[in-house]
Amino acid sequence: MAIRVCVTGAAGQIGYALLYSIASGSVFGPEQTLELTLLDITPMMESLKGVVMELQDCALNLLKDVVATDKPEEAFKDIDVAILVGSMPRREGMERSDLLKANAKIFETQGKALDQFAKKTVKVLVVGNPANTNCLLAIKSASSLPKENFSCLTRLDQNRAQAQIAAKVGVSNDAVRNVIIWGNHSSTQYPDVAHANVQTASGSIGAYEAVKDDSWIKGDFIKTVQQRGAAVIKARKLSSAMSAAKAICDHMSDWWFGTKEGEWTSMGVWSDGTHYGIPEGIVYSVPVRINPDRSWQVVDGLSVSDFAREKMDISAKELVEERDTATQFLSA
Ligand SMILES: NC(=O)c1ccc[n+]([C@@H]2O[C@H](COP(=O)([O-])OP(=O)(O)OC[C@H]3O[C@@H](n4cnc5c(N)ncnc54)[C@H](O)[C@@H]3O)[C@@H](O)[C@H]2O)c1
Ligand SMILES: O=C(O)CC[C@H](O)C(=O)O
Repeated sequence: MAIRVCVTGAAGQIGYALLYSIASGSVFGPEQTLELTLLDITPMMESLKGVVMELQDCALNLLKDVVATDKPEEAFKDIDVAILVGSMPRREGMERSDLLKANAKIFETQGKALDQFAKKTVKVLVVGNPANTNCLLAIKSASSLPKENFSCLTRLDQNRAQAQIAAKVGVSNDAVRNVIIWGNHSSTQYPDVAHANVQTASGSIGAYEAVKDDSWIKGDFIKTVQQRGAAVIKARKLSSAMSAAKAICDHMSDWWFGTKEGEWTSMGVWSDGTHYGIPEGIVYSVPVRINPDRSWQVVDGLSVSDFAREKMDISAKELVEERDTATQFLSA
């Protein structure tokens, strides 16, 4: 049976880079038929029509239907998956609180519409920035949906970190496993390789041993990953889209099929206050194992050094502040 997948902000750059991969089977598998619902704002409907034409012109076998709409109730009707990309970008002169306010309205509305119209099993991935806090607002606005059905994207940060380590050691990207992203999808995130391993000619070894440059790991590596989004914007004058779309596919595909034996992945999830001293009630990126039935657990029991603790706490503090600002903007 076809699954229903909604992508919001579908007329934007990430949407354009993402839709072919979803519709051609790279995310939900080569046998899974699907119906796409594409949500964007009213002024983008003409442009979205062109995207629909292109999807049709791809002549894909798995894609059974495409609906383009500016109405959340239509876009979220009976959906199995929601990929929430659409959000208000930061404009010149906008304060951080203005951005949180504009997005609070969007994610409150969409959370409520998901609550009302989506399947109760819907899996929701929030991509639009500030992704963690937008995800939190969607969770808060969708009270009949389990909090575990929501996550936000930090897989792009994980992929960036993995690629940096692979390049430094001189191995292929898939030789690097179990990098962790802790915290916010922002420059306070903590990319952590203390538990990562690297497959080398002489077997699997820890990332620190493979890199042989602790000061690089604790300095330039962390900074590069934290600042990578900004570096792409500076160079392209647009934010990352190809790599963001690839990360969305990786995240969703792991959620759909489960993580591999012995591996974990990072995603921003609701914190219940019982893991690694992370405060309750924020959406914080942690390592998770995902089961074939699409449930997931936080990977517990990893050692946390003083160095890591400090960085994890900085990101938690930022998320608590974002939450406290953004929740003021929710309707009573
Ligand atoms: N979490 C991550 O790793 C990550 C990575 C890259 C980009 N992003 C974020 O993803 C978002 C989208 O990036 P982009 O480059 O595609 O931006 P874009 O501006 O090209 O596209 C965004 C689209 O969202 C639409 N939109 C705005 N408000 C909407 C609403 N209420 N409902 C539905 N659609 C709406 C816009 O009309 C536009 O078509 C941005 O917030 C960006 O910062 C996140
Ligand atoms: O706005 C930013 O600094 C980041 C944009 C995007 O989330 C990315 O990580 O590429």
